[in-house]
Amino acid sequence: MRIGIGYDVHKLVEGRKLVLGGVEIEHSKGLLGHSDADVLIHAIMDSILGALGLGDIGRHFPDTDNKYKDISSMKLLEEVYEKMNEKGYKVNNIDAIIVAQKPKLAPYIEEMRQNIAAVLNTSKDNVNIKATTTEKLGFEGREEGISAQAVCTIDRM
Ligand SMILES: Nc1ccn([C@@H]2O[C@H](COP(=O)(O)O)[C@@H](O)[C@H]2O)c(=O)n1
Ligand SMILES: C[C@@]1(CO)OP(=O)(O)OP(=O)(O)OC[C@H]1O
Repeated sequence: MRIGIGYDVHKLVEGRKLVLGGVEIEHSKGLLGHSDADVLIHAIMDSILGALGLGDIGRHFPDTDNKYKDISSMKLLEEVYEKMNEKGYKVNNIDAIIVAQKPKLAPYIEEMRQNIAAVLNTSKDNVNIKATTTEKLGFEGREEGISAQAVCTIDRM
């Protein structure tokens, strides 16, 4: 078994869609990025790449490359899945947390788990996603941004 960790932060701005775990979420602001800025998927991709010993998303999908402009991070997750497949590994389990003061994410969590499990060809039971506020402390608490952290374990197929 191998283990990996991922962490990412994106800024909240007006005029952008808020996409988390491949789910478009109703909110007054969205996350800024070169891609769709799906901070949860970015943390999960980094955890898988870390477990594989393959660096990070910036190395594989540089934000200087126009082909990634506004791309759905779910497409990038598909590419990470292919890399894992090629190396002969499968996801054992993922645990992730989204740190956001607003909006309330609980109603969207099951759809996020479903989306991620489908791309990684695993059971939804292997993908746990949590959300927390910071009780209005820090950049997440001031609603300046959203962060996400993920840990995954992978096993040989
Ligand atoms: N953006 C969020 C943040 C939290 N939740 C849910 O609320 C619970 C309590 O959060 P605290 O930060 O007050 O501990 C948390 O366990 C989540 O279930 C949420 O849905 N969306
Ligand atoms: C996802 C990528 C794709 O170009 O762009 P961003 O959406 O800016 O996200 P970031 O977390 O800064 O990671 C870098 C890139 O891999």
